[in-house]
Amino acid sequence: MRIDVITIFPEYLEPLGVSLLGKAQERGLLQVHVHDLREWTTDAHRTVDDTPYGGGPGMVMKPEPWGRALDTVAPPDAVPQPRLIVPTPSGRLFTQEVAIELAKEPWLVFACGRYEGIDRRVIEEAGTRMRVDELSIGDYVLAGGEVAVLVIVEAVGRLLPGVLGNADSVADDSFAPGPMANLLEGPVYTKPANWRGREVPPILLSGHHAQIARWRRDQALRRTAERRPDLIERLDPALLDEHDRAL
Ligand SMILES: Nc1cc(-c2ccc3cc[nH]c3c2)n[nH]1
Repeated sequence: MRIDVITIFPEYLEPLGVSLLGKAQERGLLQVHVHDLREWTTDAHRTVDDTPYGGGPGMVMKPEPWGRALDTVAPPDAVPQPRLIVPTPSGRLFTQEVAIELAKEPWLVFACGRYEGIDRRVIEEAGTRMRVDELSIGDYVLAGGEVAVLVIVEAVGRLLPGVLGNADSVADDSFAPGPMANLLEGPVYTKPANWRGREVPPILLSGHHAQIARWRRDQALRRTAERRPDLIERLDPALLDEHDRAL
């Protein structure tokens, strides 16, 4: 997968070169190219923003630099065209399902807004030649799109074949299809068996793998019911057995 990110704060995206995603890049599983939007400004002050038409607080990102940047990063004659992802508080909610969908794409371009956002005509014009997804990572307001890009790229990148080692299979994700689908992760433990007088649940030391799997599912169901009852509503009843329903 190729990823291009256009931003006025390229340094914000340096974490994409660290750890899991950094190694994925070294292994050629992922190519990440970060571009400074100011490269496409034409004035001495490298201006990317201006006052909003209609008045109001703050500034809006000018369309011209964005137009030139997108023409360079995603040339109109490129085949295939990339998918353009624009983080915004008013976008479609980014979920694991969306991450799985994006992980199938060969080329993603991210547009990081700042200030009050990007002039609407940039998104409209880009939409005439590529698929544009405006995505929210949650109902809170950030100061720009860069952190959202870090979240989206990490969630998508870890799904790419070969990125996670076998030991960390995505198949065990709490939102992956299967018996733990749409359940929150339950508690996890490692050595020592007794830490500051706190014992690891004995079932986990029993070696009874079927009982351990049952216990883990019970823990996940209980935690989900306590913390995210909305996810319980969405569970496929066919996946719940009488033991589950008795919890
Ligand atoms: N989920 C979420 C996205 C954002 C976001 C995304 C882009 C910009 C540009 C200026 N402020 C922004 C905020 N906040 N919260």
